[in-house]
Amino acid sequence: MTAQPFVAQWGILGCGWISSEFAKDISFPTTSRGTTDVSHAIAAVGSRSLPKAEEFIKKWCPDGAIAQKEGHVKFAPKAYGSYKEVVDDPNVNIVYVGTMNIAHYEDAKLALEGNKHCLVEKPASLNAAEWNHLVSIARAKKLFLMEGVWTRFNPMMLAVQKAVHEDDVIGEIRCMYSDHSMDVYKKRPDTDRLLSAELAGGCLLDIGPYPMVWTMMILYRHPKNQRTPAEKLGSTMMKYHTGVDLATGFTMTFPKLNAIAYCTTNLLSCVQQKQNTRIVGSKGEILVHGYTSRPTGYTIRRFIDPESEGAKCHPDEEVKHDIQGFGLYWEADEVARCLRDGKTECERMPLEETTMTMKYFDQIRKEGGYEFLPGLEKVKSE
Ligand SMILES: NC(=O)C1=CN([C@@H]2O[C@H](COP(=O)(O)OP(=O)(O)OC[C@H]3O[C@@H](n4cnc5c(N)ncnc54)[C@H](OP(=O)(O)O)[C@@H]3O)[C@@H](O)[C@H]2O)C=CC1
Ligand SMILES: O=C1OC[C@@H](O)[C@H](O)[C@H]1O
Repeated sequence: MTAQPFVAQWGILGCGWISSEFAKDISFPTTSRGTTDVSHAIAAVGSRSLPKAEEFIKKWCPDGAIAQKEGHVKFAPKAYGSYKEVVDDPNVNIVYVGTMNIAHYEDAKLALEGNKHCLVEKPASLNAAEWNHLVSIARAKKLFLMEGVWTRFNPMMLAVQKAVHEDDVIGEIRCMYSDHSMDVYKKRPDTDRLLSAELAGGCLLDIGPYPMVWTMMILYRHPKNQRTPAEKLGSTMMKYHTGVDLATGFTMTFPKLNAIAYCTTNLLSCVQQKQNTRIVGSKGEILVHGYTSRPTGYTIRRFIDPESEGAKCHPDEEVKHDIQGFGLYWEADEVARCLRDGKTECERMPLEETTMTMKYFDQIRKEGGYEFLPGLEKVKSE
């Protein structure tokens, strides 16, 4: 007889786009990605409007997620017209916060104060102080908390990390370039969540987490760096007339590696499908393809004579990986394993790394003169 998987019983807050991707992703058969130990159910879905939550379930998960379809649990998803009712639903043991960036702190706090574990979409909060407060609640209550930087769980990210850290594919790391940009400028209204100051828009907090995650995974987590924070963080920011950042660049240095990361994000240029992240070493380089957030392959380029300047290269080696659906299930599976094992944080996305990156974002905003509108930050950073 096969062992029953552990089932994460999700309560989803917010019925927007990413929540729909999450609901669809956790409805795929787990075995299609080789997962047999954990599974997922949707216990409740909440919106600020009940008809919206009802419509969401009808459209994306009428029979629940995969654990419900496979009969591992018996309850059906319930729709609620408030987030609080989702948190209070006894079938919910983990809350997914899929709401706007400005609402992450309050919605994650609602979940934790209601004694529910919590996965909160990136960016974890508006600033480091809000995040630190969430961490203190989670620690006091011994609840699981994680920022949903899903790229950390993508198999292509893990393959590139292994190639650089363990397999010595490109030799000593020298530098990396990573970009995540979108062509939103003059194509969306100023009220759009990316352009609106009322919604704390801008590229840094919304898509900046992706160049940042590549830097954290490849340089910060490099074994020779010994988890030493970046020595220097430099930045440049260009603002939009609404007050949000339209383009931001930042650099981070890692002296133990003698390596530097050049990160860029803007709302001026379209999503780059090829070579959005380039990692250069002494023996070759790796070019990552697909969205920076959702890598679907990479090219390995090895130098024929690494000792000579402007080295010629062997023919490119390509690695490709088709993704079923959007790909949020790898992160969801890891969260389920943490819950099953009684862990309150995930080693691959620890609370401390979110604290560190939120502090970097605070510093970059300060240097760029981007202040959120009064009242948006519920806890203020020093
Ligand atoms: N991991 C990833 O790849 C991605 C992550 N994201 C993250 O997910 C979050 C949501 O993004 P996305 O789904 O694109 O956004 P949407 O606009 O599609 O949905 C956001 C939802 O937030 C809820 N909400 C809560 N408070 C407010 C408010 N004051 N004003 C408006 N809506 C509010 C609404 O839910 P309701 O009306 O039902 O209450 C709304 O549907 C963001 O934090 C973003 O950073 C986004 C895209 C990709
Ligand atoms: O995380 C994200 O990635 C995809 C973008 O469309 C979105 O704005 C952002 O939040």
